[in-house]
Amino acid sequence: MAAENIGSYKYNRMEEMKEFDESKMGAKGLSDSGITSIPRFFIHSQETLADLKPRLKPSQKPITIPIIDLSNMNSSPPAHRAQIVTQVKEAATTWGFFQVTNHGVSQSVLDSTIKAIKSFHEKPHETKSPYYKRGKGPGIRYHTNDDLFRARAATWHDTLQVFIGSAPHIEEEELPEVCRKEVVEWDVWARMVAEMVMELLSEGLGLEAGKLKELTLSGYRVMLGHYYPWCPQPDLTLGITSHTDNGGLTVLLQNQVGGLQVRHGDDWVDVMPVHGGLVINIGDFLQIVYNGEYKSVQHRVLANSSKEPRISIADLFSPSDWQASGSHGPLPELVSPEKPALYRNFTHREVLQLFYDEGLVNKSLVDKFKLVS
Ligand SMILES: O=C(O)CCC(=O)C(=O)O
Ligand SMILES: [Fe+2]
Repeated sequence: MAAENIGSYKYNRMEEMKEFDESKMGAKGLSDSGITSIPRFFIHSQETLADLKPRLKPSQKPITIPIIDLSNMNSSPPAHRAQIVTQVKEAATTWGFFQVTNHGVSQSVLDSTIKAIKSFHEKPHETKSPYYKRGKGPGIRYHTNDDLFRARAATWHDTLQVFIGSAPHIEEEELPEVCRKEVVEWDVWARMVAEMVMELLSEGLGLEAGKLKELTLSGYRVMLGHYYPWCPQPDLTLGITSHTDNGGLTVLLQNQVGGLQVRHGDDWVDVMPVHGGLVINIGDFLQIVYNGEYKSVQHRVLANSSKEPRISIADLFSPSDWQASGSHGPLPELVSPEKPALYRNFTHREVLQLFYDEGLVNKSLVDKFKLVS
């Protein structure tokens, strides 16, 4: 009897998910349909849901990730740059996350990028559905949850993914017309910011500023244009489940609707949207390359309880030879008898195996390639 119940539940769940996926309506379509309760495959475990409650007592002062002002980074005396390097190092060591302001990207570029991604998601079904697909590798696609059929529960957001291979530019005409110009422009700006931050991170460890450029860490990029629609039951699901980013560096542009939270000790800390700010975080790959000096930290997004949609654009930067057969591991400059390598070398093939065979959920490269001492 119990087994039958479990069996029929599993069967229905899969059927329901398939039906939802095939409808290509996305989480936004569900939200717009006027439902008052979410489909059960979006409902997370009791354990996950219990962890959504804030642990900070109301009397405690809210804390947030460091905000680093990059103005006059190069025009002021070198001591000013050194100060910025110290702040970046401190933030990447203790938080793995920080926001940068006065990074050289104008407010109008930030605003038009957010607007363009919002417009794509708010286009009618006929415009979006040709892009609704799942798959691997380079390409452009839109869907709800990359790993819908593998995850324990779905999450309340839709994403427009643009994979940009090692090629110097995107196939522009493949992009949805509504955001084509902005996606291409944003790619250039985000890359500029990523390279600037990579220089600061390298300098923080006494490496040459260009060390990671040498590794062409921004040669393989993925842009994730997320849309978190209003959720009628935000206490039962999430926007994105807790994860670490597996690549090198992530540059995240968000609108003013919060929801991103970062793990800090035993707490989940809100990342308050800062006008004109960009969120930067260290991915697993960079933690390994920097031999554990900088941290790749768990983060998640709460389901959106406001009527205003949350828009975020995450650009994930990885090495251009990510696809090649080369082996990766801690930089030799950072390994010494006092600081032995914490991770073993690995190949791209091993990483692919992790993602596509075992699924992305709860898989961290850092744990996988850690050397036991
Ligand atoms: O929407 C956000 O703020 C976070 C997105 C994110 O964590 C990701 O795309 O990896
Ligand atoms: Fe992330």
